[in-house]
Amino acid sequence: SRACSVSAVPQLFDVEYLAPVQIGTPPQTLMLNFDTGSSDLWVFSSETPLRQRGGQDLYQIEDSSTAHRLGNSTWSITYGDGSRSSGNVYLDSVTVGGVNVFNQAIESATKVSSSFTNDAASSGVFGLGFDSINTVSPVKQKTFFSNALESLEMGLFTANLNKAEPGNYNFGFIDPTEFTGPISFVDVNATRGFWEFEATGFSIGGGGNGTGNSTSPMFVPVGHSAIADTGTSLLLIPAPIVQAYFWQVPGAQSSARVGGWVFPCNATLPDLIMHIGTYKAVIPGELINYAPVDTDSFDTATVCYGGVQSSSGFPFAIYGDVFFKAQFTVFDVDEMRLGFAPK
Ligand SMILES: O=C(CN1CCCCC1)Nc1ccc2c(c1)OCO2
Repeated sequence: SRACSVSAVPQLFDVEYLAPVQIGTPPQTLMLNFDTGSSDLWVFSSETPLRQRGGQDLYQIEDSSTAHRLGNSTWSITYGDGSRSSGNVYLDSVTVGGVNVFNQAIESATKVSSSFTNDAASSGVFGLGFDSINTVSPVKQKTFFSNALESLEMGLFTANLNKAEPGNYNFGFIDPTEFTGPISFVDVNATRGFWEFEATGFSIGGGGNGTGNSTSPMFVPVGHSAIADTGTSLLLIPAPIVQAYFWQVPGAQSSARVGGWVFPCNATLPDLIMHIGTYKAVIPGELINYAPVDTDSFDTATVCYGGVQSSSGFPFAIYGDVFFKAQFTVFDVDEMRLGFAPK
């Protein structure tokens, strides 16, 4: 079929969004982390050491009649959070929402780091970045989207993620019921293999001037490059912006102990508006209350962790799921652009 849609299910605290993928013959359905910030499709499999498994569903290679080993090929990836995985490569049939790619490279994990072992819900990662950063050696492999492109109605996919409830990824079409306003587009620079774009600055929360007539909040021109990364939970942006934001929140502080900005859970958080070209991406304050710091005191938590944190240490900002929960996003490879719309 020329288009498809697949449900994106949020895990606890929306830390990641998993979608079902059919692999092999007969089809084995695995829940994978759809990640526009990487370009490897890798899975826990019958080759993953027993002590590195943690209850994940596995790609049982020997049970698929269409699995073929890609000889002399290996892969190895390290993510921004320091997690890692590596292994062997197979070609097999992959179907997402009814769209099939026959010889899709499936990277089988023979080694995974602890954060993957401890995440029972995710059977692997489904990369949706550019093929140039695929880690298979000696011959780089293509992503599912890249392989499916010629059979799709339109050369694009969209992300429609939600807070604490399922959303969806669509391939090959834009569903106008998933957003409210017009879509604003910005050019993509794929030089580093990411869906990279330029943001022009920010403003903070519909701060009326208290006299009843609301003045439009001041635009601060802190321009920065950014990547659209559905595999990252938070919105990681330049420290001066994060500082300016939390300075508006009584009791907020940057905690070295916790590792980021925290604030009183009962605080009223202002909206954060990221300006991208002429588009104003409003991130409602409630999305910036990410989670209680100490989860085993969840019901009486007093300290909460910011959904917006500093991107210092990275060569670009990382617009993750906190951003996508507020903006319908189009990833358009035909026109090499990203589209954003309110929802
Ligand atoms: O690592 C990732 C995303 N990654 C996607 C695939 C699964 C494992 C996590 N994001 C990330 C990017 C920058 C970071 C960070 C996390 O923690 C601190 O800085």
